[in-house]
Amino acid sequence: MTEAYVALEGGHVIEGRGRAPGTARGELVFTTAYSGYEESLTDPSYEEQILTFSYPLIGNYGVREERFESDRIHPRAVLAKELTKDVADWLAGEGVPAVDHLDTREVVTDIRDGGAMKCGIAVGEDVTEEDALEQLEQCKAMSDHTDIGAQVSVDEPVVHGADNDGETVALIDCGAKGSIVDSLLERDATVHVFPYDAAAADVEAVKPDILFISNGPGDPVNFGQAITLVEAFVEDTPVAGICLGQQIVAEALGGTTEKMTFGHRGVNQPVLDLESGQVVMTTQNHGYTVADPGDHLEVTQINVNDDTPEGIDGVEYDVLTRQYHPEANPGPEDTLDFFDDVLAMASERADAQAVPADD
Ligand SMILES: NC(=O)CC[C@H](N)C(=O)O
Repeated sequence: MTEAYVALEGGHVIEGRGRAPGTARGELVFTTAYSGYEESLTDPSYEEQILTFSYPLIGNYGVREERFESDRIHPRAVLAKELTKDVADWLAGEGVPAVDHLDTREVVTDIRDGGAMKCGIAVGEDVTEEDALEQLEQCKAMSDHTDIGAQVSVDEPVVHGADNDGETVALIDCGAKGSIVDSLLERDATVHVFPYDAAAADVEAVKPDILFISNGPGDPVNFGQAITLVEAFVEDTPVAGICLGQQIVAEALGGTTEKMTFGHRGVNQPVLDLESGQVVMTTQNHGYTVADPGDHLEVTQINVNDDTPEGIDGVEYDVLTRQYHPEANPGPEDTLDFFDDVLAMASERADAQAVPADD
């Protein structure tokens, strides 16, 4: 059997069965999602993390590319109670180490008690516990990945749906899931995808009806240019954001963000809308949260489990953001209407600003 060692912050080493060889290090997190492993593994927000699935069997319906959220696997390594051959082969093919036959309840309990933590992994014929500990030693804190956007963003602007008749969206790609682009295209928008560090003049040149900040990995304060773009555009252009996007908008408009103990990752996170009193089930994947929205933003939705902000509106600006993933993939589609609301906000503003024709 292939050796497999998982070294947790503090030096505790867990042994498992090696399913895909290699060494890796990253921030150890868990998701409680019971399906959607292809979408989760290709979600760029998992960059620099090691993903533990708490659901015991991962891979039981195969691996299909049409369910991918990006063109590669983003977690640095994967832990599960049992991985099917399909998933293990996929991980091995992309060079992502994988370990199963370990007690994932123990791993999840450790993360719940100690918080998301540094982790080192070694899998292979001849690896030792020391190899995993050496990886752990070299592991950086998530907030020290100061240019993580460069690892997940497009290098050059890309346009989707150029012939569509709807709103023009400038999507700042901080590690965007493909489903966010698809959700906008399905609603007839033209989507200009910009690099995470795009210059304001380049974004301005496409005359966007809305500035949309995507999801993405790591600490929102490390996305300085996206924060600057929100500051530059918010007076004249509606702004939307998903997950990291909500955090970036808060940082830009006088709010603050903070790291959570172990975050929210799963597909059944309950969210309460404070105005309607309705609770919806949502897909989530985040380790940071808005701590204080500041004076320009108002919290409109909260997490039922811990009261953290899930939805935010602008007080005097046209701003609409969500901490969860309205695009689902994986998970419930209860919140897809976010995209309708965002595009309606953009079109109402565009109508209001249109110069009346002379009669
Ligand atoms: N899915 C996301 O956009 C994650 C946002 C951010 N990286 C966090 O962990 O909170």
